[in-house]
Amino acid sequence: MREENDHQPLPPQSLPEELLQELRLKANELLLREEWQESVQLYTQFINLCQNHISITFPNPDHLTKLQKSICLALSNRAEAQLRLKDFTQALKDCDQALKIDHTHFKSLVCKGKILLSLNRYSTALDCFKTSLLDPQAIGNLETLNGYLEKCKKLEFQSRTGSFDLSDWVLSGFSGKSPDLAEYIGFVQIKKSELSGRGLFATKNIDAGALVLVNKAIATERGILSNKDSGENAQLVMWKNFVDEVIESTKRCKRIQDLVSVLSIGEQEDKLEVPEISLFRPQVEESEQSTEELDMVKMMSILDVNSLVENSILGKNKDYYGVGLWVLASFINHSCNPNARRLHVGDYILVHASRDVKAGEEITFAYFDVLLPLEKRREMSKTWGFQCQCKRCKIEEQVLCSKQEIQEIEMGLERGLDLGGAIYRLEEGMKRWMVRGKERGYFRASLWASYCDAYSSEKVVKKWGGRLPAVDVVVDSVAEAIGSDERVVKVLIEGLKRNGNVVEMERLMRLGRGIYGKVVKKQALRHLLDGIHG
Ligand SMILES: C[S@@+](CC[C@H](N)C(=O)[O-])C[C@H]1O[C@@H](n2cnc3c(N)ncnc32)[C@H](O)[C@@H]1O
Repeated sequence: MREENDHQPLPPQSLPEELLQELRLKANELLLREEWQESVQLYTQFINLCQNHISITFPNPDHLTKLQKSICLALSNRAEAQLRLKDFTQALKDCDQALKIDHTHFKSLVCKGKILLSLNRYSTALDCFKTSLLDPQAIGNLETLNGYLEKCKKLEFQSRTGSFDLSDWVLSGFSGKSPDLAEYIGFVQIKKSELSGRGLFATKNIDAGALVLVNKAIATERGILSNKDSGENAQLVMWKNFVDEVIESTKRCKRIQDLVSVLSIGEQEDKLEVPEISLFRPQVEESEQSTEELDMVKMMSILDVNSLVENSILGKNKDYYGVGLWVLASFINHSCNPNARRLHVGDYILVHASRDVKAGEEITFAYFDVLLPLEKRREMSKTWGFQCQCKRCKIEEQVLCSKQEIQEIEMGLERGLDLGGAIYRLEEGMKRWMVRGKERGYFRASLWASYCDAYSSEKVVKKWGGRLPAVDVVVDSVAEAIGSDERVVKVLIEGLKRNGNVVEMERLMRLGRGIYGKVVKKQALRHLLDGIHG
């Protein structure tokens, strides 16, 4: 952090030119050596010395202009170092101060553009780079500046229209660094939820696969977990680093602090304020109001309740572990019959509808695996610190309480009794208990492991095949109830192939869009689907 008073007081009359020169050279050297913190300190001393001198000695106009030029350059350099330290608030202040002295200052314009880009304020960043192009210094930096201009234009377009395309990256085998993405907020708003506290709701119908939002992480921590024991240890270390990074980010950037402050601590959620969705729009500037600093206890609760483990990451191997905090996505509640899924690409979370969503419906995704029986899901939500209030849990609870037979079937399956027979009993039971439509999908999803084993077993299919529903009927009902899932698609493809049936491409693409979203176009989607069944 910058020390405001770490310069030596000076005799008012003279400006120690030598000391200034020395400070400037040393600060520039530190900047080149990428020793950001140290260079910030020396630029601070330099700027304070110059400003002190101006305020005490009232220099003549020529001398004043010279001093201000030096201050402008030092501010710009300090901003660059602060940008590297992700101290966006201070960096932006320095650029604005430098541009007050010289509104066309090339370095300050470029630096301000880069800061605004990091803050996802694409169109204002674009204005800075455009203005910087008018400076003669732009000629030597045309390639870099044009790169920034193109990036701003692309991201501004993505952010405005929600048109994202990851196909090239998928088809290249995820080679190179992950693609640049913008933040995007689709047709959603935050409202009170029947599940708990606040939730995210669709304001228009959203088709399966369409994007709901794209949100950049406040902080992430990632690594490869090699074996189980050291894996657990490594996870703890990563969690600690992650917590430190969030704390640092909130200290460095007031907007981040403002956003993190609105998150739930998991208690008395119904009393929480419902923020306007506009608060999360990338173009929003920092508020001038001071915010209370988050105390450590509150911060830890916020992170416990809202951090997500990156579970469906395009292009990462299975030992990969990543944890992060995505503020707007944190308003999405869990449901065991979710209608959305998330993908993680670089520092971004992309949430898309995994089945058609009607205007007014709450957007939900799964915090944990929902292809599990009620009891197992209850255990999982307990470890998350809540009792799931979703429709599927309520319906299954009601039916399970009144239908002893389902419990018997479940117990039989646990003990490894005749798989085909148990599924047949459940399917017949559902007809008698008047479990219809989507609700059948709930029960099939709950006993998914058994359905999966049954449809993958030649013996079971041979013995029970004629009396069990067709695999595509089961798959469609599960996908309609809980959205698409790789495991469901795998069973469909393998089941149909075993029976000598072709998998209809249209059905496969529909299921694939539910899994990966429309950010992956046809050819790339096929490529990913090929990967599911090897
Ligand atoms: C990431 S936050 C979701 C947004 C939160 N409802 C809010 O008002 O900020 C996670 C918390 O929401 C609540 N929650 C999410 N899904 C729920 C569900 N299906 N049933 C009950 N509570 C849920 C739990 O308190 C959980 O700890």
